[in-house]
Amino acid sequence: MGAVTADEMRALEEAAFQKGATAASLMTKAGRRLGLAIARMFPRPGTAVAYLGKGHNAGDALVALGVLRAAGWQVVARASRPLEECADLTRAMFEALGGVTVLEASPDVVEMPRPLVLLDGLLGIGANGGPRGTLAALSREMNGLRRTAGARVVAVDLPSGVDADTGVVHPDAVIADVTLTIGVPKRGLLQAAAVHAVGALGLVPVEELRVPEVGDLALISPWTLAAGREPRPFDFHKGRAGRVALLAGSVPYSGAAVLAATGALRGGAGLVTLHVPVEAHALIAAKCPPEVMVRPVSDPRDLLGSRFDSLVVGPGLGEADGDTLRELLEGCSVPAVIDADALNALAKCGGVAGLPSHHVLTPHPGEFARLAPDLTGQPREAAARLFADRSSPVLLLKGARTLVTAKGKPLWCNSTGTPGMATGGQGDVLSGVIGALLAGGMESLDAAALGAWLCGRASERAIAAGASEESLSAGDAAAHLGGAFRDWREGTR
Ligand SMILES: NC(=O)C1=CN([C@@H]2O[C@H](COP(=O)(O)OP(=O)(O)OC[C@H]3O[C@@H](n4cnc5c(N)ncnc54)[C@H](O)[C@@H]3O)[C@@H](O)[C@H]2O)[C@@H](O)CC1
Ligand SMILES: [K+]
Repeated sequence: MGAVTADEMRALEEAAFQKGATAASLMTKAGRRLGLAIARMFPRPGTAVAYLGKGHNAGDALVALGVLRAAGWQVVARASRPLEECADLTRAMFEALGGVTVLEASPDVVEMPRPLVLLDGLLGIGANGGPRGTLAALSREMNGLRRTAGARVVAVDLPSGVDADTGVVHPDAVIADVTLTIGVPKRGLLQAAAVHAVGALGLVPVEELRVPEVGDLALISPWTLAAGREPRPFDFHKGRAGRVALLAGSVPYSGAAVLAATGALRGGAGLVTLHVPVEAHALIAAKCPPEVMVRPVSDPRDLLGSRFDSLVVGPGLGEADGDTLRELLEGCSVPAVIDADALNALAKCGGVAGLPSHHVLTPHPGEFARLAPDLTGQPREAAARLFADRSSPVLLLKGARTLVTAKGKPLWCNSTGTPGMATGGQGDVLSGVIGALLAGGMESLDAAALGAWLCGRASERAIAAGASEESLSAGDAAAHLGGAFRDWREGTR
């Protein structure tokens, strides 16, 4: 399912009305699912404060508030104007809810049960520019509580003040930790300029509001990408799960190899063989989980004689010879994930454009700049598209909103993740996870997209389970990949 503009969203809504839906039925469904999604996000009930504008965006927030209250949350509201002046349906939702206090002043948060969640229902797709008047004051209040009182902000449909079409972030926009967008992602939410205000993205599915085509821009979510949702057949065996071979590690970077191998294990590989330089063998073998087979290798091309279903090359490899790696990758008939030092080595000798199309490149922005120096200065999305147009392999460009694309394919934007992932080793785990998905037979673009989603989700789960953005390590994230797989299958994130 692709992303839409505000006008296209209104047209979808209109089409749903033609088929018999009502504004009330859509709001009830959207608001209920929004409330359930928020309840799932936090390990225990706390306090939810709904910030209400006068349109239907506030109506969604009110329905969600009812769900949270039923789940044991304390709920209150803040309103930009008397409720009698709101849209009829929004006022009706408020009355149906009953018994919700509308605070006259900024909430006194000291005695409120935590977590403290602020629901941004100020403006949705009916916004005309950034918040003005009382809405601007309420937006500043939310941002202040987020900055200084540990409040988490969940934006309903879009953060108020982020342009639904362009992603321009107006002064006084709400800065959200999570945006739960209704029915179909709005194009502006997927723009790099909006990432800091949008935060993690979730899609609230509404069956009546769907677009049939993926289009040129799409969100990676269980509702938009079919791959990986089927359960394994009961008679599955490790041969079908697949063999992952990794070429990784060096004496100074032994941990990267271990994390990549762990990612492959936790990503579902049947067998994981880690090939390491001879001089690093004893060191890495001592650190690896017992399930991983660690083998010394003196020439990367020796791998071409072994049997594997996917290859991961690069994590912690250190200085590598690009020509040798190219021979390995050009001769490799199964898909390979090319990461880190392997990308740097290839960048120095002829680049990666001509490598087979089943391979996946996973650069971070620095590695990407070395692969495509001429695209420096281009907006991220444009650079990713231009690079994919002139290269064969799938591209996964890491960042707060990881992008996945390939020649002639949509630009897929990841919806999961947390600023806690800004720590060494996360990319190593990701390369192993993608390797495992490839070994299980998944298409390369799907494997890259799902891998990014799973690793972001695993980190979110690690934080929900007790880590913080500061304390999260790549190893913590890897330990939560199981829950991430479940969320993908069940569509619960
Ligand atoms: N489109 C759909 O199919 C559905 C939409 N729903 C919700 O409805 C929302 C859209 O509702 P509305 O069209 O009522 O619009 P909004 O809720 O975005 O509110 C628009 C109102 O805010 C005021 N306003 C606009 N810009 C302003 C600004 N910059 N500063 C201060 N006030 C401003 C206007 O007077 C207008 O009445 C969506 O975002 C979504 O949350 C859902 O209920 C489910 C279905
Ligand atoms: K909003």
